[in-house]
Amino acid sequence: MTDTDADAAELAERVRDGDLRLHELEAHADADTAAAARRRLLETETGADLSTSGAYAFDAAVADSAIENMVGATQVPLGIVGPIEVDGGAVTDTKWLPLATTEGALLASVNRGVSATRKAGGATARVLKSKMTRAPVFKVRDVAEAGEVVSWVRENEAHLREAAESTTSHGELLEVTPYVVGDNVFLRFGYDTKDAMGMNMATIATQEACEVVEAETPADLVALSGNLCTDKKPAAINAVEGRGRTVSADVEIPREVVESVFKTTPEAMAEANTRKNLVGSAKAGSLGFNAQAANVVAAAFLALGQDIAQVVEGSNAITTMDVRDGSLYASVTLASLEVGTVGGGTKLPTQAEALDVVGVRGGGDPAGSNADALAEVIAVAALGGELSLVGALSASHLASAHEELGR
Ligand SMILES: CC(C)(COP(=O)([O-])OP(=O)([O-])OC[C@H]1O[C@@H](n2cnc3c(N)ncnc32)[C@H](O)[C@@H]1OP(=O)([O-])[O-])[C@@H](O)C(=O)NCCC(=O)NCCSC(=O)C[C@@](C)(O)CC(=O)[O-]
Ligand SMILES: NC(=O)C1=CN([C@@H]2O[C@H](COP(=O)(O)OP(=O)(O)OC[C@H]3O[C@@H](n4cnc5c(N)ncnc54)[C@H](OP(=O)(O)O)[C@@H]3O)[C@@H](O)[C@H]2O)C=CC1
Repeated sequence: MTDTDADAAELAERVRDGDLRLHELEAHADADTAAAARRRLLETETGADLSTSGAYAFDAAVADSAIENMVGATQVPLGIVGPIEVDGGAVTDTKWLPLATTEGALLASVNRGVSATRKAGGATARVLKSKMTRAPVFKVRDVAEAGEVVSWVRENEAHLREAAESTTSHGELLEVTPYVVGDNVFLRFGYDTKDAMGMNMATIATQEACEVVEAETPADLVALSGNLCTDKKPAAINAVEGRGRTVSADVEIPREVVESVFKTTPEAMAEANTRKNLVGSAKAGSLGFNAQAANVVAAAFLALGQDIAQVVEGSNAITTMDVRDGSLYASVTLASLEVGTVGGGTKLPTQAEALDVVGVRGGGDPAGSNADALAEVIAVAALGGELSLVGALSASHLASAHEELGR
């Protein structure tokens, strides 16, 4: 038995005896030993073998700000799509995009779509808006008082900006939009968070601004997040107003490329897109008017250290396809793609390596340009996924593809 094993065994024993709590082991040992102790305990309690979960390749201490009660690491297969040709606002060269998933056929699909955009001379992508939001809810006496608070906020945005920006050297408060529902006042704060996804930054800054609102108006803060933000829930406000990056990508693919890569025609793909992604989604009451944007966003978020729960709004996308002079025009617009290249999970080792593959790890020059570039690359990959799946549906290849690659 190694010293680490002995220490882990002793820690596990002390937890079992009620001498230590499971979540405070890092105060008594290094992070790897603490995780080993939890695995021991869990293996005894459940009979599960955690040897693979415990075979991770980084120092557990680097995950300290990413997880509590750590026992190991979940290993998800990582693949690559590309090269991706992007004419971007922030991207200036050819890119590769790492994707992590357990869905067979997904990377093949995205890779096929990306290869078609490459054969068409590349896709164009632009970040159209960048704004992370936090919307606290305040309680007031009645609608008259709500009106007073709204007027005060409109006249004192500079005061709120000063308070909010005192907590960050990168964040900038862009706007505060009030919404009133009876005796509830919501203030939707929108920030330019540069290369950070920005949820911690926006939350900390908004707390400071709320203290000013409470000091200067009759409003009482009830909750720092009042759900009008809206974080990690499907919401029309994100689809309409945007959240994080609003990013769009498009391409015009010559008929012969459509026919050789997708084994179908521009007309069949445009029709399938209209009937499926537009009419079908409308009939379903869907917020997503796309085929599989969530697949690309989730796989990119996992690989690149993004907050995976934000796939909810990250996949809020509309896909269009038309025939133009015999070619296929296709676009995808992601209304609320929340991405960062600093902070959060981006500092974990495998995720940082993946960001290096895209060439966007850390702060950009100018600040914000790395996160813009990441958003543009993900948008072009999402466009690839849309093209490939709509192509496969048009050619009746979806079921056979998954029989072959996904089982
Ligand atoms: C599977 C394919 C791509 C085959 O498509 P194919 O046309 O038979 O492939 P191919 O062998 O002719 O190769 C064409 C290109 O595809 C790529 N490619 C091809 N194979 C690979 C591979 N193994 N690994 C990496 N890349 C691959 C590669 O770029 C290749 O070009 P090359 O490099 O050879 O010049 C196609 O049938 C396809 O895309 N099908 C659609 C599958 C799909 O999109 N699945 C996504 C998940 S579906 C889902 O989760 C959501 C859903 C469906 O429920 C949503 C909804 O309701 O719509
Ligand atoms: N608090 C909450 O309510 C929620 C938190 N989260 C979590 O928040 C985390 C992400 O928050 P986020 O604020 O992005 O990250 P961090 O909290 O990790 O903060 C990132 C910090 O990096 C600094 N920074 C350095 N260089 C740059 C640059 N070029 N551009 C921008 N900032 C830079 C900034 O410091 P400075 O501000 O001093 O300039 C910024 O505040 C994730 O872990 C996510 O899971 C998710 C949802 C809700």
